[in-house]
Amino acid sequence: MTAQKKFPPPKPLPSIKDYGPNAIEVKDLTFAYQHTGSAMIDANARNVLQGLNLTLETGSRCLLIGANGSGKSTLMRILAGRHLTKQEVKVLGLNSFRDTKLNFHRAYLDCDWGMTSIAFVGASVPLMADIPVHEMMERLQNSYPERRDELVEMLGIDLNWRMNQLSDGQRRRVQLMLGLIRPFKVLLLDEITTSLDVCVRQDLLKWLTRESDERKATILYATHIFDGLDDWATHLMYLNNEGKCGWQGKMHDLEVYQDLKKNNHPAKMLAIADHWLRKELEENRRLRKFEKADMAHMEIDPTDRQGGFASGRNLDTTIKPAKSRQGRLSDMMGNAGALDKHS
Ligand SMILES: Nc1ncnc2c1ncn2[C@@H]1O[C@H](COP(=O)(O)OP(=O)(O)OP(=O)(O)O)[C@@H](O)[C@H]1O
Repeated sequence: MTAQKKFPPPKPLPSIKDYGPNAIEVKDLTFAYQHTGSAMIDANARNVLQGLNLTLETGSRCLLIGANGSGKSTLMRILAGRHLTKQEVKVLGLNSFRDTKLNFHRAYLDCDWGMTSIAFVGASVPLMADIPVHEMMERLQNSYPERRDELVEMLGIDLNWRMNQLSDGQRRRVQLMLGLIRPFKVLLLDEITTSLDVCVRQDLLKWLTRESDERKATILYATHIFDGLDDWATHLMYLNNEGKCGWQGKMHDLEVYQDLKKNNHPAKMLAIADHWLRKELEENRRLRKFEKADMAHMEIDPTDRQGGFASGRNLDTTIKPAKSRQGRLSDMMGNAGALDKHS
């Protein structure tokens, strides 16, 4: 047994004013990735999200579904305060990008955690530090010992595990434990259950249901895996491949869901998603339209911090700068300007 360090009791979390019935409010949101760092605001940048509205009542559990590239992660990151948007996006009545108070009440978990970007390689590798789980975010763990123990038990974690010796699923369980310790009011889950085994996944879903029923936490969960989700969600949002809302509302009001329920369909959510997404796919095939990755005409841009150093920074090569830009390769290598001396 390791000796527990003594920490002062946690400070109370900053309070949030009454914000009405909705924990999340997105109105007429249009968003395109811009590469402003290199003065390239591109008026023709493709809108990833277009005129999007989303209202989620406090305490709801909403599934976010959509095809690859439809903008689910983008929407999640906006709600998590990672991207500045022209239209105000409200979480708990506060500006999702600007109000730092939200960091104490909003939890955001995605697949990037535990991955670290490697300069020169431009790819992410799992965090391989030789550190035991009980030493990670120690103060937070000790601020909520009961909640930590409950999560440890539910996720089957050994606090003496060392991060450099874990499998993908075990690493994901540690991420969940650390991400869920602080009692959140809003939880944004971006497809993070992929590597969990079936039992842990089911237990996690049950635990999340309790969090929203008992503590009135609001949960938005983007996923492609519908196992065990047939009766989990209270709300559903379908994002179509134009970044627009295809359907949004309470599960009660979704006729096709109610029909499937009446007929005791064994995989209702899968059937609904398949129905919507297949329609899009067939239409795209008919028009020979393929998903376009926005990065197609971009080169690496050292001024774009999205994704960390040397990992996918973009420079629009279709725009000719007035003075030719030098040292691009050296920028990538971390010694800006050195190359032009040799050119
Ligand atoms: N950092 C970025 N810079 C530029 N374009 C991006 C960036 N991240 C995503 N995109 C583009 O935005 C669009 C939506 O991507 P996003 O990751 O939000 O989709 P998604 O619905 O989460 O997809 P998936 O189901 O595959 O995870 C895609 O066309 C993608 O190429």
